[in-house]
Amino acid sequence: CSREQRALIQAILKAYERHQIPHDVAKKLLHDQYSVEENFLLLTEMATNQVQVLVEFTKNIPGFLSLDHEDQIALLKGSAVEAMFLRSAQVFSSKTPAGHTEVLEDRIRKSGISEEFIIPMFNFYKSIGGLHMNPEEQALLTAITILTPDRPYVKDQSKLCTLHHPHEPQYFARLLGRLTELRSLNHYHTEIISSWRVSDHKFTPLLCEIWDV
Ligand SMILES: Nc1ccc(C(=O)O[C@H]2C[C@H]3CC[C@@H]2C3)cc1
Repeated sequence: CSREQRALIQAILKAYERHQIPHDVAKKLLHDQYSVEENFLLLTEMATNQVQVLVEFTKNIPGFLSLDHEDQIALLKGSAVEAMFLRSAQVFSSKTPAGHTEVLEDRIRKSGISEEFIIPMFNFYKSIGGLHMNPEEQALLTAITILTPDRPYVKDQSKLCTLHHPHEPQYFARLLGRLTELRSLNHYHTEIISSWRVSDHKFTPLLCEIWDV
């Protein structure tokens, strides 16, 4: 791993660690009401916050802001769902304060999302947790997800990122394999969103903009 690659990884790690879920959202998880409606509102707040965190993280990925502006938007819109599922999977498998994970899981399960989407979602969370990624790997995998050039409407599909994993050459293939699993969640998410929209659930302007709803 060369000096400049190490510097790049450090820059991405710093950007990743700078933005965490604010405490007030985490606190609400534990103290707010527990109805399906309240759970949905909490998820809305969490998802809105996660998109804000995603935009801030992405802007701090070296080189991102020098990309064509339309491509920057295309990359963000194309990766927002995957980056959010990846981040929530990482939150689930990280050492969040005891009890938060169970409460969050329970609220997600009781927020109007149908069981057929809950199952693959939590399978993904478990499969990410099982990788025991360190913060550098989490940050890099998120950056790779965002910088994946084969998003719709991205113009210059040049290679955007390389990754090193010294002692386990097949590890990188495993990480990329998770990205394939992650992509399958896009479909479920579209279904989740439309079922909420059909039953007249309110979204925030940011979520409407990032998902064209
Ligand atoms: N009004 C909305 C509320 C939540 C979401 C969302 O994507 O929630 C994410 C959090 C976890 C549960 C579904 C996904 C993963 C979208 C619109």
